[in-house]
Amino acid sequence: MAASMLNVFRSQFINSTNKLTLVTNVKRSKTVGRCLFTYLKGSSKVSSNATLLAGNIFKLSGKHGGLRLPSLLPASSNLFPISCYSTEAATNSTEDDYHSIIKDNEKGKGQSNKMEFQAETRKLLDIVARSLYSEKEVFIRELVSNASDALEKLRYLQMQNESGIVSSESGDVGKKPTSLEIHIAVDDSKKTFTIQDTGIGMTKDEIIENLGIIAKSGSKAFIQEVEGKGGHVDKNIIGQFGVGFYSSFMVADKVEVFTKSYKPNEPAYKWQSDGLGTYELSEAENVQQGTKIVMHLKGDAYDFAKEDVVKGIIKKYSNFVGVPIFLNGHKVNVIQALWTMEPRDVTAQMHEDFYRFISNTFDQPRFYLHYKTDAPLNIRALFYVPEYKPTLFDMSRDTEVSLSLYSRKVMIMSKASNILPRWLRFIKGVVDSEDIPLNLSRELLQDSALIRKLRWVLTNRLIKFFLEQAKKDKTKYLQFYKDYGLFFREGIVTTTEQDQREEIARLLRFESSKLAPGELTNLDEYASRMKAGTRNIYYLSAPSRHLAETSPYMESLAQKDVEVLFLYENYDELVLMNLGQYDKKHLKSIENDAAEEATGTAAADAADATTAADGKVKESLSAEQCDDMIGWMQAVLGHRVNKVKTTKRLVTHPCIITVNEMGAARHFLRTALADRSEEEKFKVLQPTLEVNSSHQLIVSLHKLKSNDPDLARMVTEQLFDNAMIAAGLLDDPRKMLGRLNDLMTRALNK
Ligand SMILES: Nc1ncnc2c1ncn2[C@@H]1O[C@H](COP(=O)(O)OP(=O)(O)OP(=O)(O)O)[C@@H](O)[C@H]1O
Repeated sequence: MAASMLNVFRSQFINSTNKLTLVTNVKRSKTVGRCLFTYLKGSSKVSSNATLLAGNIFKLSGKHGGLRLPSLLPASSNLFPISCYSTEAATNSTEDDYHSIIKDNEKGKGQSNKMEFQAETRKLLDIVARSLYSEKEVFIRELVSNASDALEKLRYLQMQNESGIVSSESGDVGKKPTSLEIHIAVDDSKKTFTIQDTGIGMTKDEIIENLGIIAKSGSKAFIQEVEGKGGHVDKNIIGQFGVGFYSSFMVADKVEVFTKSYKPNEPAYKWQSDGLGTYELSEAENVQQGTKIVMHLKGDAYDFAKEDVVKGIIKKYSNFVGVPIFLNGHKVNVIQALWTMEPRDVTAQMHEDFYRFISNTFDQPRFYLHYKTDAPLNIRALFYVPEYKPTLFDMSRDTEVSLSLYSRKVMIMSKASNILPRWLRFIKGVVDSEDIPLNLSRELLQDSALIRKLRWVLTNRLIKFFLEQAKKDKTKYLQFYKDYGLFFREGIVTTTEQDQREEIARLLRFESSKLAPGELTNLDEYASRMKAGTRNIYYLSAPSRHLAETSPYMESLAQKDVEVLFLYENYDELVLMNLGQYDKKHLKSIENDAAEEATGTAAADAADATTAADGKVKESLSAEQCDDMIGWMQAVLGHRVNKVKTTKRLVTHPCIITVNEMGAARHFLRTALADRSEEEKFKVLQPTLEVNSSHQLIVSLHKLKSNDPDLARMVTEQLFDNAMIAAGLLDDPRKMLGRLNDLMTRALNK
């Protein structure tokens, strides 16, 4: 038995049970029996059986027909069922396969008046047709938007009428509600593109006003009029500039418009133009209420008479327009514009389906943000963070974004890369702002103040959202941070405004010397533990917790008893260096702190060293011996050191290297200096070797330099290399293996 298609105009869930009312094109008397529904779930179609209970009420078989319908279909939903096939009524009906209102019997009647476009309109027409839009295909978006506007206006008037508000001059709109539809028909043999709506239509004066004068928006005037009377139109009306209609002349050399106003007793009209300077206007017959536009395509636009091409364009730009769009009799737009709904009406399941649809993936969103605001800009946005871990490909800054920009449900741009900064490229979703004009070109999008403002608002909102998530569910946030935290670091480095950089920095997490291994903290928590009067947030870059804790730099800070954040990734050090400060506190590497404080004299260090650290008296070099030792070491190390000096801050370590801006030096060594000679590297690094004059090794070395100067030289060089390793400045430790072997041989021979 052949299945026949039923058009589902509206669906409503009854009492949260698995019963559903569907307003279809099935006549009540017809026995429908069992039906097969097809729904869009994510980007895939799902089918389920249903039985007609009474009238238009269907019962879905199985537990909610296997579709989890309560979540798919809120009471206001009218779009999710995309088709409904009757498997038993098929024999009764063939007309159900197809639904179209487009007929070919409209014609002009009576005298036709030739009229001129207004002078400015002639000039502007040329600009619109040639250069306002970067792609020709957008004429479909413009005409669908106009049709949708005409339907929205009618819907508004019908609603007013139902509640008795409508004035008598507005006509009889409430008596028999028209079904609000847009129909498109393409004819490849005649090379025509036709669009018809069941909307408000136009009177003679309105045609002359709206189609005879460019940049005159009847839609804008409609909103102003309603608002002037204290009314309020839903934000669904798209047109505001009065240029969209003329985009039809980009692709057509003849455009015919048949229109009949909703107002009673208004005649129908035919408007026709080649877009070159004049148009003809006459009365017309056989015209249904609404507007029908027939476009005779130009030779280079014949593609727009092909069903597949047009279907792709409708899905691309107008998939979320809130009325059904039929193409050659079949409904093509299927998805509800979730972002325009109230967040509380959108269920997790709906988010999941929508996320899959827009991102073309099969995972789930780990977070979603439904953002609605009217100030400082009108924004309706849905953002999703994927469940999957980003791949190397996702990390690339050239990755295409999955974020689309809409204005009143009509797509302006898919893959809109300027709406969020690059570092937020992992966010998938939709941004809709009625403040953005439909004809915004790619160039404008690059540097318009409006887009900059939108980006700023959205970025701040997303940062705030991540901070909220961190508070709400720490474990979930930490997993997200592990997977996506690299993007935050990029955000700090690539953002120019310090305020925003510091906001992003609030998202960072580190281990700390004051907390147990594995426990992470953030900069705010660190600040809350700072002693009164202190202004530095200290950090240390080290490959692991053990190396951080046993680092000579940690030891050099021990007497100060400060908390140190441990940074295990090289780039974290660069990020904090780049950030410079956080909430008026300096971000400081303890290695740099050591370099700045390394100013004591040999004599003072030597004197103190005898009673240092644990209070025990230790054998230590005298001031004189220190001077002698330093001079000698300096001679041995030659160009490798800028300076050798004593320090009193070390206890267990014999020596330490300090350089200016250690983190930057390490980075420089791995990048710009990578291919340079050793001499050049030392010239740039200018290391200072600080020696612990009470360390046993140094005390013994002092003796050794007189007894066995050769061995003492080897030990000095090894001590220097060891300190360089501890500082992360020795790029290739293999160089010292020969010396180590010699030293071991000597030790064994003793
Ligand atoms: N299908 C239609 N039904 C009724 N009126 C229409 C239709 N198409 C256009 N109009 C009228 O013509 C006017 C001009 O249309 P046009 O597309 O040029 O501009 P707009 O839609 O107002 O603004 P925009 O430039 O933002 O699209 C509309 O504002 C509307 O009043």
